[in-house]
Amino acid sequence: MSLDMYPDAFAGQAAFEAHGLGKRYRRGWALRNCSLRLPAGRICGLVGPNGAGKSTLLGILADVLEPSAGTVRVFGAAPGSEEAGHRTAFLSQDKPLFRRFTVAEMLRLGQELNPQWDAAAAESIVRAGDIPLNARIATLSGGQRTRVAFALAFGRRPDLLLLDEPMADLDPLVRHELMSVLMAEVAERGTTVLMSSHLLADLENVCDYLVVISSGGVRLAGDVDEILTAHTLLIGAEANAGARAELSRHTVVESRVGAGRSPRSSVPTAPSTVPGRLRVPPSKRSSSPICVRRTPRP
Ligand SMILES: Nc1ncnc2c1ncn2[C@@H]1O[C@H](COP(=O)(O)OP(=O)(O)OP(=O)(O)O)[C@@H](O)[C@H]1O
Repeated sequence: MSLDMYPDAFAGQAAFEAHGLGKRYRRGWALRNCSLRLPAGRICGLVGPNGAGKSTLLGILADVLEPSAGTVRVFGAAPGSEEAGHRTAFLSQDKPLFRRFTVAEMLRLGQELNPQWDAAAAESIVRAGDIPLNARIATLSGGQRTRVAFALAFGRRPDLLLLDEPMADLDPLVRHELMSVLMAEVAERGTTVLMSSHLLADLENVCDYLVVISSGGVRLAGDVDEILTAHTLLIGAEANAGARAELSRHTVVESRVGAGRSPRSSVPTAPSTVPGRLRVPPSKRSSSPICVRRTPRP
């Protein structure tokens, strides 16, 4: 899905723009000096290892967390403003729902709190999972609760949908179904989606934009096609001098070593976020997966 499909609605617009954004907890910085712009209308995967700062970034955009440094604008407005609040929906990892409410009561609450509520969209997501509307939230399985939380986020008809690990507790069929709902929503309304996930296969199929963060910093951000063209994943045995010399002409984004070996590099981004694989001849193999930014052609 690309911005080209919505030339009039979103041309040139940023869904959000962050400059020098930082969040400091007592133990230290969770997010630091983060500058990032997500064009409107994109489905963006947010990836990185545990503790990288993904939830922190999403929380700041959703106005659940206060940044300690820098600035951020959501569709040009401060995250805490009425304008940004109306246009943003956030599905957090803990999927906060009222346990004593029935599903119908949760949906009614969504309707009362949101002027642009789409009852039909929300109910259809719940019904597709065969969840009785009179069931209490406390009696639902984890996956069923996720579905209800999804319905509440969709029912708001947001322009920016922030999803923190939305698929983690769903079975593959339900993941596929909700991804299809997501894609249909984006196709119909041009909704911008920022979605953190460790399920890279899910992201690979739907995202057209990618942000990789680790240790609180943005390592890589951009159009998936451009990233794939500019990067290669090498996997092989120990590198010899010739291979190392060849690699030195490129920027190594990350390298990892198999069990029992000491790491050659400690930049902890996920290599499979850059899935272009290159087979290297045995003489040039390295001991670790290496993600390489190709040297630009002259
Ligand atoms: N409320 C908090 N108080 C103190 N430290 C926190 C708090 N929330 C997060 N952190 C720390 O901030 C860092 C980033 O956490 P965050 O939850 O943003 O990472 P994440 O990329 O979402 O991780 P995961 O993939 O495990 O969900 C971590 O080191 C975490 O321990």
